[in-house]
Amino acid sequence: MLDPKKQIDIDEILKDLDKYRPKRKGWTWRKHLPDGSKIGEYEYYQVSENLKNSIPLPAAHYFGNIDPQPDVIITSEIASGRFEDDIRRMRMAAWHGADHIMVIRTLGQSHYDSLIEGTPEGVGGIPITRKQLRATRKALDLIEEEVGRPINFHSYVSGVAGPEIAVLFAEEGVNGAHQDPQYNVLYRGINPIRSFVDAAVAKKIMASVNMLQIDGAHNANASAKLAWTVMPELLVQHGINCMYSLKAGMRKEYIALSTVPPVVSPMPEFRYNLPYAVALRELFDGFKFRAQMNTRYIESDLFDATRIHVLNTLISRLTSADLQSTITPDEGRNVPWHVNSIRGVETAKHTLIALDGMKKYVKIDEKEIRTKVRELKMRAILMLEEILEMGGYFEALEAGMFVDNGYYPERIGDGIARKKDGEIAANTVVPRDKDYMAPVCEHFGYNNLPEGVEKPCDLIGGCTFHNPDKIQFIDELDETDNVKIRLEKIRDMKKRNVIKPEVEWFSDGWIQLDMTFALPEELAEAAAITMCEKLGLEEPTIIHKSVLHPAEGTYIEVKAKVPFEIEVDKLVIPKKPETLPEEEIFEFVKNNPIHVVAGTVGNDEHSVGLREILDIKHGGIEKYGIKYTYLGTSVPPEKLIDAAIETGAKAILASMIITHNDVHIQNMKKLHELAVEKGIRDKILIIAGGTQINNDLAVENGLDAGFGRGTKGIHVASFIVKKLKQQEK
Ligand SMILES: Cc1ncc(COP(=O)(O)O)c(/C=N\CC[C@H](N)C(=O)O)c1O
Repeated sequence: MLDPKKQIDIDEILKDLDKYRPKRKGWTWRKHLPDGSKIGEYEYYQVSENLKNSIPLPAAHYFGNIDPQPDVIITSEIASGRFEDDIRRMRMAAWHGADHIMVIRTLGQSHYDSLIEGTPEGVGGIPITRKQLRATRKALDLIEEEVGRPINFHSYVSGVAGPEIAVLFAEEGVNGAHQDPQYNVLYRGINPIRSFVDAAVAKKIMASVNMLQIDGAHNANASAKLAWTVMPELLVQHGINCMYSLKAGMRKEYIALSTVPPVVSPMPEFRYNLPYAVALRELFDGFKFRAQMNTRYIESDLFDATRIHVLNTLISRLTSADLQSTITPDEGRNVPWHVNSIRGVETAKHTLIALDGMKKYVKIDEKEIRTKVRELKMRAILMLEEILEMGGYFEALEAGMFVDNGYYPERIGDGIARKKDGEIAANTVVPRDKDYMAPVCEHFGYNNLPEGVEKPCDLIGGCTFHNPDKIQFIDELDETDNVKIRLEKIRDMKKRNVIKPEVEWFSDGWIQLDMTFALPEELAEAAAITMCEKLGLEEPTIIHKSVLHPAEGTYIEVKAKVPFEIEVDKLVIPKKPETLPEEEIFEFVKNNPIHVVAGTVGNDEHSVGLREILDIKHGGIEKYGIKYTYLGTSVPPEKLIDAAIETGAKAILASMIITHNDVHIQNMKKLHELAVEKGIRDKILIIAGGTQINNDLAVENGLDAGFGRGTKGIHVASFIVKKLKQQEK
């Protein structure tokens, strides 16, 4: 059982992995709540069960801290290259509402014609190995218990070792996987016949454990120049993989079409994306829809990426989605960082919940959209017909029919052509002999089994699907590149109790700085690098720039490494001002009316801060029923005291922003002395506030309290009520 106050112990996870067995196999959907279910004070129509432990949206604290979970599965895609850090991020993502964790594979794993073993560090993704899968699934078992909801673990069945990976995933309880032979062919240049034969073998194995399959159509989106032109082809690609999957033994409920809204602003995106989304769902009724956020047009601007992702999720709510996959907003700049994986999940959760039940009010105008929907379907059907006329899929492939940037039937002729008998692993498919017999279960195709066997593997006392003890577990193959070596460095830092900031790996040292210079962009970039060097930071790298105006200013984001460690034991935690529960303040003020006088004292015209403390709009003391007389700015101390006497005030709130020549200290002393002179000092609280004020400074100059930067009305109200309660005793 995980303790929410403790980090996952990777050593614990790594123990006895050779004995680990997955708790379950196959995909798990969320448990939907009935229409009109109440969560907190509010009714919902498209939600699932709440979590046991979670981190709600930023504004949740205004609404009873509820954290409603959408009906749609939310995916977080992780790709750091170190599974031990991926596990930590999975826990973060699960607390924010992700229940589908996809791990990107290390560069080039599709071209390994075998399995990888042990725990080498990956590049851009993780080497998928049995040990890594077991450690991750074992950690996810604990994380799902901590959040109180099953978590689906997902990776990719592709490449020349596709069937072997499918067996590995079925043995290790992986719950979902991408599987689409067109991906191998178009994007990994693998022989078409090998790819489709392997896909049939893999799909049958995946189907045997109800693994959810995601297809690869989104890749055409991501690879095309103008992604909207491949919309007819996307429908064709979905059709090819769906039919092939059904033929290989998969069920519709486990076949998810991976669909991305093809275009983004400044195109009038909805007039393209929405008809496409409608056409897709009409054509493939009964299948599942894995809505994926757009990656094709993500640049380095996190805010623009987030806006795109919100609009993408709006498409999901306007049509339908069974899974909402998230893309991290930093996908356009680097391998995703922790914080951006979480931001991606929050964008999906926020938007899906915000649009809960929206179809009760907003409907798509069937008349308007019908023409466009029909046109898209017609173009796809025509493309399929032409493929048949060309002699079939492999012939059309050789002719470069796919990912051509022409809006079918227009053709540009820049499609990805692949030779039926060429590419990687050509001529590696051997027809099975008549006496071919494999004593293993879930084996696709011809198998010359003897009469009367109940299960093929009865012939060998069980295959690994039915007798997991037959699985060969290899711990490590490389004594220099494995998780143990990586953990040594971390163990040393933990022993010394030192830490560095991080973005994707434990204490990797990276930070991000944001700044604006009144300079054109080239100079601003140079200034940003120089600034990092002056700060003693290492490897400063510009990761984003926004031209605010060609001459007036440029906004820059830089990443850089800190050269030092932070000693955790020496950290000083600033005392947080204690606040009373709001109800207690309301109750006390209702029974003991409180009046205060307030003003910015001396020759000081600042008023904003004090207004924030006073006004109900900003959660000021007025919110709790405290009445106030506001004397404005540049108020002489005498006037504050006189007003307090006239109004029978219980407190004076004196704002002091200007501090040169210690004028704020003189004003504090003056207020205290005047109150003593007028004989009211023991009957009134005198409170100072301001960006340079702190409690010690105020008290040592005769006041009752001082509040600094970040103070809210509740802090001041709590102090006044606490003090008045003490006086009552
Ligand atoms: C159908 C298919 N098979 C395999 C792979 C992975 O294959 P390598 O291991 O060769 O990279 C992919 C890749 N894209 C998935 C991530 C994307 N960001 C997504 O959300 O879908 C794929 O689409």
